[in-house]
Amino acid sequence: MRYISTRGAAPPLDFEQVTLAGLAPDGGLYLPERWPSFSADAIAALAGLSYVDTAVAVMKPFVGDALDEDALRALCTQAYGRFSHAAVTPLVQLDERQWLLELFHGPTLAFKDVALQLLGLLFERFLSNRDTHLTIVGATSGDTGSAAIDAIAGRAKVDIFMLHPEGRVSDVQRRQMTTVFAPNVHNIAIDGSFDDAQALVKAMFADRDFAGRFALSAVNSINWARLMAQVVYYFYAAVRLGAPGRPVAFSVPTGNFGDVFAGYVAAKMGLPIARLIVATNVNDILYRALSSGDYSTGEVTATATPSMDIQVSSNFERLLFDLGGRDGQAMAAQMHGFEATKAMRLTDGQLGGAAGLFASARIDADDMALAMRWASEAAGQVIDPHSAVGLAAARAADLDPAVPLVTLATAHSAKFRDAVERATGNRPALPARVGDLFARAERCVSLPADFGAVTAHIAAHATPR
Ligand SMILES: Cc1ncc(COP(=O)(O)O)c(C=O)c1O
Ligand SMILES: N[C@@H](CCOP(=O)(O)O)C(=O)O
Repeated sequence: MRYISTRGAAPPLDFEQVTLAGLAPDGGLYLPERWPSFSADAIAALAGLSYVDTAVAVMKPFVGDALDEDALRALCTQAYGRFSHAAVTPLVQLDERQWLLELFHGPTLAFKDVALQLLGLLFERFLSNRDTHLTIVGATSGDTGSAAIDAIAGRAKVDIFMLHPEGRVSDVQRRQMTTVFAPNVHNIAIDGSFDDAQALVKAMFADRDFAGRFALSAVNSINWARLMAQVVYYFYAAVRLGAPGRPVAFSVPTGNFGDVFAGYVAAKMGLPIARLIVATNVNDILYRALSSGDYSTGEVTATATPSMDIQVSSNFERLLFDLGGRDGQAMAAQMHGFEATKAMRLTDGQLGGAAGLFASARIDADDMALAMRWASEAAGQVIDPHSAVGLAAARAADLDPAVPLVTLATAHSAKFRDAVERATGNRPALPARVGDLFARAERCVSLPADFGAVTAHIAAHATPR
């Protein structure tokens, strides 16, 4: 399998290269040059398989000959062996047609672990035969950072520099990052928003001298391997609910559009997905884009769902590229226009193409709290605010009642204890597996959201390639 850039001007890469790469040198995002296709029989054959075996079957076409099947299985077994639930991503029934897909049983209590536990092992494996030292630069609104740090801490030949918006992540999220004292882990709190942090990371990749000198790599969902690993749980859940014989719909709390793009990939591979509901909070650029074609940024509002307080959704570019006929030149022009004006209109082809599969909903704080209370009172489930945004959108959706509707539960409620307590009156306890988080010392530097300041800090602490 070869990977091409959404902006058409970067050389194609194989799976190993794309895993180590990050952003393409033309500023685009990599994706497979064609979607693998699973027949109804191939999907039916996934019934009854373990999570690891499903992962191997679904990811094999993307990995190609970068790893043989036994090696891929060994990495998946190791990655998913760290999850606290035997099913890895269990389904929990809420009522006669609604389900939660619990994606938070990994070491840092959020769906990011599903991909990042595997990505950490892929980095280690691919670096073992190379004479290269990687410098990972990442931006986080809380969950990617903690999951990536857990996956990378202590590994050889790699440093990680993680930028988070100071004061805009929960206490648990911050401590999951800043209490890790492995020498290859570097936390930077920036004076700005997640969008500012993400823009700094993209600017570092765009600086070809800096990117080359430190062999920059990515753990954000700009890294294709992140999305590939997330495709697996759409198959795993849908097959358990009757696919390929019965279509299934998913509601996805969305920020950077990575998780829901993985659902789109599953649909392109042949999984019968009736609908993908893109659930946003009041930072609703994706809702506006999908409902009216208006992709224009505004001020970011801080909410009880900080991981979705995003305006510029990286992976939306992948969708627009695919829906727009995979024209790299046109995509580059559209994105350069957006980068200059912070606004763009989707083409009729992009908007019409999205309408076939996607629906969208904008969920405010009241609807989110209501969904959290409903889950607790009617279904006995304590859910986190992000999952509640997804559930509120699912409950409002106008869909065939015969279609099972799955909300992705993206984080454990204990990561957002204050918001859960405010909505439900109950303060979730921290699971034992996160240990003595509040007794540990923290290590983090604070910097302005300034390219020169951040790159100077990284250059002073990173190992050149
Ligand atoms: C808990 C949680 N829910 C939802 C999201 C949004 O996911 P995505 O950025 O893939 O759209 C995030 C952040 O990525 C998150 O951490
Ligand atoms: N909400 C995210 C933002 C970064 O998203 P990513 O999926 O591109 O890594 C977070 O938890 O940091």
